Amino acid sequence: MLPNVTSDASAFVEKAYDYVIIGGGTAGLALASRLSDNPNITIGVLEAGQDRSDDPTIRLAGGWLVSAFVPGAEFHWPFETTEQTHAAGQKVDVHRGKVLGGTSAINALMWTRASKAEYDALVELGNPGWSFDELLPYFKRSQAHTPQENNIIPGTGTLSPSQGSYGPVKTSFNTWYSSLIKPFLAAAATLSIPLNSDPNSGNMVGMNNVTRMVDNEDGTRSHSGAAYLPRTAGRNNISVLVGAYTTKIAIAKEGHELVAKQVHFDVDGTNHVVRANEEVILSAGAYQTPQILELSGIGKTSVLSKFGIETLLELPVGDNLQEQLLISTNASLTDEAVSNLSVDPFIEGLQPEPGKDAAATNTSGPFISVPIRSATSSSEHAEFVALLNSYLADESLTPLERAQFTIQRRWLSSADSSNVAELLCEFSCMPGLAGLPLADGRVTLWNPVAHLHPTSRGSVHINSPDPFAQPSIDPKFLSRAYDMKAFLQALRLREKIIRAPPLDSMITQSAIPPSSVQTDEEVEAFIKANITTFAHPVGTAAMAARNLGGVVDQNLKVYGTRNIRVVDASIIPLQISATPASTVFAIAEKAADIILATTS
Ligand SMILES: Cc1cc2nc3c(=O)[nH]c(=O)nc-3n(C[C@H](O)[C@H](O)[C@H](O)COP(=O)(O)OP(=O)(O)OC[C@H]3O[C@@H](n4cnc5c(N)ncnc54)[C@H](O)[C@@H]3O)c2cc1C
Repeated sequence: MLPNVTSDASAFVEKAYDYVIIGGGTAGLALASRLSDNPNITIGVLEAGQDRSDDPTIRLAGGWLVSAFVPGAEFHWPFETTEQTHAAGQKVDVHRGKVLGGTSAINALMWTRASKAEYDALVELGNPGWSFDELLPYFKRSQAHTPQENNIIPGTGTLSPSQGSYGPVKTSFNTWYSSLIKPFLAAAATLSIPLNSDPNSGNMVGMNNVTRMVDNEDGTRSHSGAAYLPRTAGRNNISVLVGAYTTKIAIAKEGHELVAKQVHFDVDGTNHVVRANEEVILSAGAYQTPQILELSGIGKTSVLSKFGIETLLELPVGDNLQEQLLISTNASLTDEAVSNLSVDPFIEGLQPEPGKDAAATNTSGPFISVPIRSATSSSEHAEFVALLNSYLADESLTPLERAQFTIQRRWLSSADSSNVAELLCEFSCMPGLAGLPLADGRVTLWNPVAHLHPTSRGSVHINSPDPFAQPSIDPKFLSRAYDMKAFLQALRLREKIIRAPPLDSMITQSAIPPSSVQTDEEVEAFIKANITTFAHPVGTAAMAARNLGGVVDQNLKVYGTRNIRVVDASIIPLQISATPASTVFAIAEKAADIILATTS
């Protein structure tokens, strides 16, 4: 068990805490750990999941395919969306981590950072202090990277100035690469896609090798519990209660402000109450932070009144949900290519080194991330601009949407912002999925494809006054035509890569989507029927100016409250072109400095 973790609720509530953090996940534990550096303040964390840091499924990075997806696994919240009317009525699985470490304990380990323009946009949305340059020290403070020359993307053997070397989260590169990677990169190079050896520098575009949250000393996952709790060993000012499900924050009105006094939580059917002397901080993730705010009376009256909840504070909690779409593609290989494949030694059944499970920790290989302008003809590009212009002409847009689309149009059009990627074609080295047989025996090249900056805006809201009921999650996938058009371009990009030399000579045909899917109409029908999520929801308690529709200010304080903050992926107001965990850690690191500056 990790230090300062307890399952004794009675002992936990005997004390009051200066700071009560709801959610011992990615952000929650990083924040708690940093706050505990001040010995004069006390921190109590409520986490619904258990400490399973010793379970191989959590400890060994390759376990995520079980912990995140296997039905009935105790490590995730088995959430699904509402029926997605623009995606063939599907309900899409949108699981989240329910375990100490949260989603960082079950995710796919990729540690990527978006481009400078995307963090600078945070300032434009009303958040001074959040530019790329101002966030960079926090990115670095969270990370200890082990560079490794790996012969995939040259130039990765030394630590770049944009990577951290002494932080709690250990990052490294894969220990095994498929022999298909080099032909894949060579094919992408024929499309003038540049190599990018330092995607953390504020430019994500090109072919970049993905860093993983893996400690390459022992092949273990560096999730927020394993990374941030050991540094609290021996401290008595921090306590993390597991198995504790928060049901409500008790909030009082004092003058014009709301003040959080206590947090109610459930352990095995018994209600408990813990007192917060200074602040209550929500770190329950992009789906459950809004749920808890709404259950506590902060949100939209149009939602709360349906369930008999008095609105203490009117804020657009739960709106502005932005989620990236992903589809897996597979290409069938020639017999010769199959016979020349290198095979992951773990999959081959070879014994990993004692104490290591190295091959099972391998995650994505290179990302190919490109802006729409570099993947389309000028007339196709003009159609994207026209679509954004038509959205901006819509008077029913919210102020936040208007501000976001203005920024997105600039990214789409301006050469200065050409390093904001929208289309992603990923090469995966995950066990069993890279050049290895699928369930039906076919050996394929596996490339997930994603659209990174959707224009669809959805919501997550309570669906019941029952705190244990799953909130209603509606990302409104593909509800704006731009997103379908962009996804089509992402699939076309992948098609161009597999049809380019030298990769083309190794591939017989596309297996998924089948080669019979050719016209735009056929590809669109395929997309609608096969859409899944990249599992990166953001924006549901957006950090933005209040008059734009923000829920929290630049200090992460909920508007209109004296002492309620949000510190997790919910605050990211506009989707980023990266996997979000490293940004969530940077948010937690910065939040710690903001809060510690108010303490003595
Ligand atoms: C399958 C999958 C793969 C992913 N792959 C990647 C990847 O490779 N790279 C990447 O960067 N990102 C990835 N992500 C996304 C990324 O991990 C998350 O966006 C990020 O970790 C979210 O951090 P958070 O702090 O906002 O929330 P979380 O880490 O989810 O923390 C929320 C915590 O709050 C707890 N909680 C919720 N409700 C309550 C309650 N009522 N009471 C008490 N506790 C509660 C939860 O149990 C959880 O521990 C992936 C996500 C998934 C699901």
